[in-house]
Amino acid sequence: MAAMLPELYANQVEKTYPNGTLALESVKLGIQPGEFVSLLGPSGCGKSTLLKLFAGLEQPSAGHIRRAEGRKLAMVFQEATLMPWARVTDNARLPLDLAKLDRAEADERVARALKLVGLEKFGAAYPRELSGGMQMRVSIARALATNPDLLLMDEPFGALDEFTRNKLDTDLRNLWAERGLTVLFVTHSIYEAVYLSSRVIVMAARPGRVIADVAIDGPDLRDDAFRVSPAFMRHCAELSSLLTQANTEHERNAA
Ligand SMILES: Nc1ncnc2c1ncn2[C@@H]1O[C@H](COP(=O)(O)OP(=O)(O)OP(=O)(O)O)[C@@H](O)[C@H]1O
Repeated sequence: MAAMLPELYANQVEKTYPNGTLALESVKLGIQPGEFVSLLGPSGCGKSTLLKLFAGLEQPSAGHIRRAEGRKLAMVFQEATLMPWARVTDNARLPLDLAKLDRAEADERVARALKLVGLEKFGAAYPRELSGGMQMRVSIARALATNPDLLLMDEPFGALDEFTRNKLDTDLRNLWAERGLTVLFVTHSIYEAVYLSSRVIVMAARPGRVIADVAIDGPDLRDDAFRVSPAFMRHCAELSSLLTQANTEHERNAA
């Protein structure tokens, strides 16, 4: 059988911003179709920068970024970025309107996407009538309505309370399992990374770089039982120790 081409690929990628900040150094990473991969690391280690490079929103200063051809990408940001004056359905239909998709087909896709995120009864609501978690769901529905193969998510649940975040993590994980999506997810929460991912890429700061690539041993369908399982605890301890080690080394070198 031929080897699968990676969905996303970074080779010796470096990113220096115009003000001279070296945000990423020597990043080499391949992500296969259907994987759920998290980028985990402290603030400033270049997680968002790497996501933006994969999305084509930034260009590398050195090295190469490659995305598999013919695959559709959607991005979800930390803020829900909804239009406050527009109803939920109109918000979720925006990218389809911009792409001038036939209205009947667009409405059908939006209805399906809202159902997938559990908001089928809220199509006529305005964003201000929804909780923060529900607004994030609209943002995810807006991305799903474009029928993406690849979802890039930049700390989408970072601003939510822990209970809502756990619930959305579970829903996202189930959605991924049902839809066969490839997901690249940015977080600085060890628990969230372990719960969601098939693989966690651990990053360190100054300069931003990849320090470990950890496969997560867990069931396909995950629920709260996984959060208290020995495998979950073991992975959390392992990732925590990798992050501490990287920061201690940095402090020692800086001293
Ligand atoms: N547009 C920019 N211009 C200059 N420096 C930038 C720019 N964007 C990011 N940086 C710097 O690059 C480094 C990496 O930033 P990035 O936002 O990718 O990190 P992050 O790991 O996503 O952080 P956080 O978790 O806080 O969002 C930081 O030092 C940041 O200050």
